[in-house]
Amino acid sequence: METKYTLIENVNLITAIDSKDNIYWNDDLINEKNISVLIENDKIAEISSKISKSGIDKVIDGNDKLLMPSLINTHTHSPMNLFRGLADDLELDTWLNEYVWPVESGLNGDLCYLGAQIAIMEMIKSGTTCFSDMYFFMDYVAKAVEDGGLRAVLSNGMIDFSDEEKRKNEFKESENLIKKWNNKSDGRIKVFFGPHSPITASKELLTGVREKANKYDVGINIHMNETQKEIENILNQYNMRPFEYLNEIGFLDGDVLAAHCVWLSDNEIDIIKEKDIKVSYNPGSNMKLASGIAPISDLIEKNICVSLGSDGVASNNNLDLFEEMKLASLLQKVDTLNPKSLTAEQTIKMATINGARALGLENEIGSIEIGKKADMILVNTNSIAMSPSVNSLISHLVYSANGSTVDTTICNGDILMENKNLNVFNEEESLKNLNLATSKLKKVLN
Ligand SMILES: C[C@H]1O[C@@H](n2cnc3c(O)ncnc32)[C@H](O)[C@@H]1O
Ligand SMILES: [Zn+2]
Repeated sequence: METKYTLIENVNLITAIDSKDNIYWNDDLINEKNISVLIENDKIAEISSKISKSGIDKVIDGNDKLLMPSLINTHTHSPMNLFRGLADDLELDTWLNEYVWPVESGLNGDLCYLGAQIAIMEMIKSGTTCFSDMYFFMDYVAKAVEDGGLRAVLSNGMIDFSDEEKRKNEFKESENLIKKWNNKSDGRIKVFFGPHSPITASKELLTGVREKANKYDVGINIHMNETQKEIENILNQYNMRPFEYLNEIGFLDGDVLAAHCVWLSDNEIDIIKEKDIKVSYNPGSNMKLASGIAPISDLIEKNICVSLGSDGVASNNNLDLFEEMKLASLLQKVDTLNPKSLTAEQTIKMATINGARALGLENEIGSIEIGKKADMILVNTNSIAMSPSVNSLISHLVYSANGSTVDTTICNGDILMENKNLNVFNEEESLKNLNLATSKLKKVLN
């Protein structure tokens, strides 16, 4: 294979520098002007104030641009892009039982490909190049990721409601997904197990997942402590809170990515800390479903690895992690009545380097450092949202920008969007298909 060189010149660089000491909030966030970054195939080869242009295949002018690591969404359900605006202003239980699950019963692989395809375009346009996904027909989602050029950690959503036949099927699906897709598509795709939650997955399923996650050396993606109702349910069944129950059955380890973690007791926070559980904070979805506010400031104080997720667009209602960063920070400030809670710097680390750590990808992505994969975005600083640029650009990124401020998106060294033009998929055609698909699927609700 011929070597491909891409050079980004004269750019303002903002990136966390991975401190590699497992002190998750200790990384420096550097901000340097007039930097050039050389990409060799899929990796960052050089970062310097001047790099020669000779032999370069593609030069990107970084003037009026800011270069940063692309964002990492650690919790979503990409095919749910079929369901944006399908059921709003409801709490989780009603939303799932009366709307989402009935509509999901009509899904098939092609529809999940389409939903994931649209999610991928939405993510590329808003500066996200890696996402952790839990859904069904994941073989088709994997194909959409392969075709769309993004990086993803995919998990088959495992639900057995204590039914042995269903449990067997879920393990078959998940193991097939691992065998077919883990570490595939130039290493862009990884697979995790995805037990849906301690309510919908039996003890047998959960212990089986722990055993097989160790066997295959893959992580585990699970919804945890999202609503008070869910906690009451587990307390009634096991006389323990959800993290205490999972600890008791030997499920917890540093490879567990726990989405939501809204309602946590002090003892559960101690368990999360002791087991090095990775948390995905989903402020938009937690607000919209009126689930509550996750105690992120307490988790940060205890040096727990907190990353950022959107959840699916049926509960958010978009995949714009710039918007999510703002919600993440503001919600913590209002919860603690402390304006210093979740600062702009901490929020950027949450959406970049901590996202990488949460997915076990900290040696590959999450920061712009030599040897890491070239996953990065250019943000337009000559824009109203990023002005005045003589003030803090870090502040602008979190409190002012949104996904539309992203100009160029690069994943694994490939330019997936340049000057706002998508280089993958056919947006117009997909949106036409989306309307047809959704109108059929939602008929079940009438
Ligand atoms: C994979 C399944 O998970 C469902 N889902 C989507 N969002 C949430 C959430 O916030 N909590 C619990 N379950 C969720 C999705 O519809 C699939 O059925
Ligand atoms: Zn979810």
